[in-house]
Amino acid sequence: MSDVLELVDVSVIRDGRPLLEQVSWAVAEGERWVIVGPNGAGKTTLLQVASSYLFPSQGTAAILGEKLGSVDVFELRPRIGTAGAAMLDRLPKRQTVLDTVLTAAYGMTAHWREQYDQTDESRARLLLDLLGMAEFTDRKFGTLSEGERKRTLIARALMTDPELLLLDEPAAGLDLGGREDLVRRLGALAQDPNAPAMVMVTHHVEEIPPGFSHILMIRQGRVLAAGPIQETLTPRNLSHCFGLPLTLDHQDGRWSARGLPLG
Ligand SMILES: Nc1ncnc2c1ncn2[C@@H]1O[C@H](COP(=O)(O)OP(=O)(O)OP(=O)(O)O)[C@@H](O)[C@H]1O
Repeated sequence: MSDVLELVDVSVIRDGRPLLEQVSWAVAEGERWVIVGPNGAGKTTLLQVASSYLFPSQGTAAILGEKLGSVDVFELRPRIGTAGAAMLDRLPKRQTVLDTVLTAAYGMTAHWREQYDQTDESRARLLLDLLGMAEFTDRKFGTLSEGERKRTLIARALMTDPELLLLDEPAAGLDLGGREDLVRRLGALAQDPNAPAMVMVTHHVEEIPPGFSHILMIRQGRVLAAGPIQETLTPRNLSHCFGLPLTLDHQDGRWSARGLPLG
């Protein structure tokens, strides 16, 4: 199995301060990783490197076998699907949900309809259906709720049939029902052997979808632990990661954490 992502001693330094410090991490084909860590730990920065939008200050990063710095990132990016909050503000609000997903395949040029292919439309509809958005295809993107926009964004990220899917806090800001629905859908995707390698960032172990196999725990830009979830997600590691005593529970494929009284 080859690696879709390989970081070796990666540091990202801004204003003399390390946002990531000597991070070494590899994601193999077909693996499903979750990244957890407190606010400011460096999770988004790590995803920015993994999506080729940020180059390491030190160390090396290879994405889909291509080393950052010696590859044309514009050729690489269509092979990576990304869904994060930053994208929500960049997408045209007046475009329909269907077109929002379709434009991932054509780029956001004014003339994309000239290259229109019915097969692409079928794929976009299929993905929207998978994410529970079938009834919203004709709605304007800007009129959707946050949960609906997030599901649209994931369908859009899958449109180019990426080899690597990166999700930055997909369930943040959703109510309990929305969160459970999204976690269930991501769990179904994770269990599809044809789905790409997946990396999902979250603050909450409750949001780890069933079927996710690996976890990377990060704090202050450093990797605390990384490996198979069953071995790595321990109360000790989680407490260290978030800097407070925590207990963990695992039932029916789902995790939950609870704080212990201090003192
Ligand atoms: N361009 C930048 N210049 C300076 N500092 C930055 C820059 N971008 C991010 N940071 C800082 O780097 C640290 C890591 O940020 P990052 O967004 O990666 O954390 P995170 O783990 O995703 O946090 P959160 O859970 O709050 O989203 C933070 O302290 C942030 O303020």
